[in-house]
Amino acid sequence: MSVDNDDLAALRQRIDGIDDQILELVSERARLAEEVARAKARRGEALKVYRPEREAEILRRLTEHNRGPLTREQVTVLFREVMSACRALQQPLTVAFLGPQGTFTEEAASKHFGHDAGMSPQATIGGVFREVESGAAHYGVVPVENSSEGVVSHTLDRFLDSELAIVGEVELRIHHALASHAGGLTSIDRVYSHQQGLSQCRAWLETHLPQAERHPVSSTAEAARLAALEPSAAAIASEAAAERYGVPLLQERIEDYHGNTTRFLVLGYQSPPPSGHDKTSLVVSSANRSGLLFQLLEPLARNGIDMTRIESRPARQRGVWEYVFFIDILGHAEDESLRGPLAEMRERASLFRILGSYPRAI
Ligand SMILES: C=C(O[C@@H]1C=C(C(=O)O)C=C[C@H]1O)C(=O)O
Repeated sequence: MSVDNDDLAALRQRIDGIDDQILELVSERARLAEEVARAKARRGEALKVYRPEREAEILRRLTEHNRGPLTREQVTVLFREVMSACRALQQPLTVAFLGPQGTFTEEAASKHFGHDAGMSPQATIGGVFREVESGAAHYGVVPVENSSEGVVSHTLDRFLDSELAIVGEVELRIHHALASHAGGLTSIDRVYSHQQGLSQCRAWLETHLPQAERHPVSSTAEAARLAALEPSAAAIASEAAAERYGVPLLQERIEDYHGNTTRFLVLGYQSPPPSGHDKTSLVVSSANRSGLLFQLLEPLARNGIDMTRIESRPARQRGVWEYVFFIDILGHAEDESLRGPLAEMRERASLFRILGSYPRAI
């Protein structure tokens, strides 16, 4: 054996030793998680196996302690999977998501809950809400806004007649690929995608596929499924969806904006306590008079509360030209700094509901 091979063998032996130690430690961690489950059951908290604030706290601490060479993202992925496995020992969770399999929402759900959660694809956003409302799923994941295309209004509207709370948020970088059996761009006569996918690649399509018809369909995964059946069609979808349906990639990363990110909400029946880095989502409305919005928001401005988003939507059942406002602010509703301003807002509003306080996306 050469000297090089000796070196390699010695290094691999050390890696084997470390893997044995990691296994030992991970097993010990899993046994402790089982003990936590028993402690929760004794305190009557058996239903709250998943604790978003605790998981967020663990991930924040570990990413702060991380000295490399692994990146923050890699450390987060590793430990999310460790926690996913530990959680599944306590109770297997079912997570409904906007399907079918291969959607970006599935990717977001797996990113958040890890691969040891049972994933239940639903055909519509309403279907995800219904699965959680009926108890068929413990949690749900739906898209709520995209950095270049704005709000997913159906998700916001659905909160107006649901008791569900927001228990978490997930941010996912969205990379779109063009997939087709056509062999080249010039043979493509139609492009399938979700409306959001078509919009997020609008400039690219105008430059590279001006001749092709755009066909919005129910999801990017459905687009990949259709493109698998029609040789002159293409799909704008994730690489994972293209692979799942066996459609070759013609071009990767065709999104118009480099930082293209979608934010998803985790739905459930739970109010996570403060984690230290939280966000609160509200829906508010008031009689339609001048200065309405200013009056509703004034307590936030006066107290220096950061507002990260505001959307207005028609109030529907409340009357024509009446609006409700969906507002996200930094902090937890139980934080001392938020209690006063929120109470003032509540007094000024005819509709005031906290949709949830939850750990900010990691
Ligand atoms: C172990 C617990 O239960 C779950 C699993 C966690 C983990 O593996 O660290 C953390 C939070 C919970 O989602 C806990 O609540 O501490």
